[in-house]
Amino acid sequence: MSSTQTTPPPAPAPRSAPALAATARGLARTYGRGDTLVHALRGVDLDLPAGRFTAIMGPSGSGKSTLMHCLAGLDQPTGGTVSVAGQALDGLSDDALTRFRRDNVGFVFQAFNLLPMLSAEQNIWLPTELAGRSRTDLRDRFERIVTTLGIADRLSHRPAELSGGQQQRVAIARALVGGPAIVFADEPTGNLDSTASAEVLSFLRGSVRELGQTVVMVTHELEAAAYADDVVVLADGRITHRLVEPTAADLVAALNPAAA
Ligand SMILES: Nc1ncnc2c1ncn2[C@@H]1O[C@H](COP(=O)(O)OP(=O)(O)OP(=O)(O)O)[C@@H](O)[C@H]1O
Repeated sequence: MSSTQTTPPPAPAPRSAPALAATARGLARTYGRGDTLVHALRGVDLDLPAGRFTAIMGPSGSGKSTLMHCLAGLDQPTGGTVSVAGQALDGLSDDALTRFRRDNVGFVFQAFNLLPMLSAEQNIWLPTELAGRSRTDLRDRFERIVTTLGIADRLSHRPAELSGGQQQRVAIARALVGGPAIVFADEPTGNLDSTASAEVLSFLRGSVRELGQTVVMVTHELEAAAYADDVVVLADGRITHRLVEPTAADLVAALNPAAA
């Protein structure tokens, strides 16, 4: 008599929630008072998963910059909480907040914000130098980033000797070199032509795919948002849509609800 041994089916693997790079709960920000009171954010709840490229979109005045500035610890919310890399930002002193940003957050701005008297390489190292980190530990990452960004042969140039696209690539290298928990990019392609924009957006997306970076980008442009994994749409200080890997049609419908 033969006996058949049956193996019990494997237990389902526990499903762990994705790690969060940043969260906001009940986030509110008003400006002014009385007749001039503006509700820039009216109670925003948001989870930004780590290792994703998220775009924040919405009409002018909808609160995109305010949301990014509150998430990045650059602006003080008037209500609610923000946590970045597991650290609650409310209650941190200005000094502690500055240190926290220096150690955990990278920034890419529309206007590049490079220091004109420093070379590209000096600009890239500046934030990690201010944070007192050793170049030796970061050298491999630095080499990989400047090679990927195609600026390895431009490192001794000053910003004025570089094109807009090259300056933005230097700014991206500066944001990435310390391996921050999150990179905030505020209209990073606003000053670039379409070719340079496509390059910059590809590099930002590549940093997510290849370096596991978390990137959050404010943009007006559908073409730019198409590079993101997720899109958050704001209107009048509230989130109206959270789209995961949206199609172009999903995005257009979310941005123009009346036309959907
Ligand atoms: N420092 C400030 N003082 C007063 N009002 C402000 C301030 N900053 C923003 N606001 C107001 O808050 C609202 C949201 O502004 P915010 O800049 O966040 O919008 P946005 O979506 O980024 O706009 P845009 O796309 O035009 O940059 C607007 O009504 C704006 O006028």
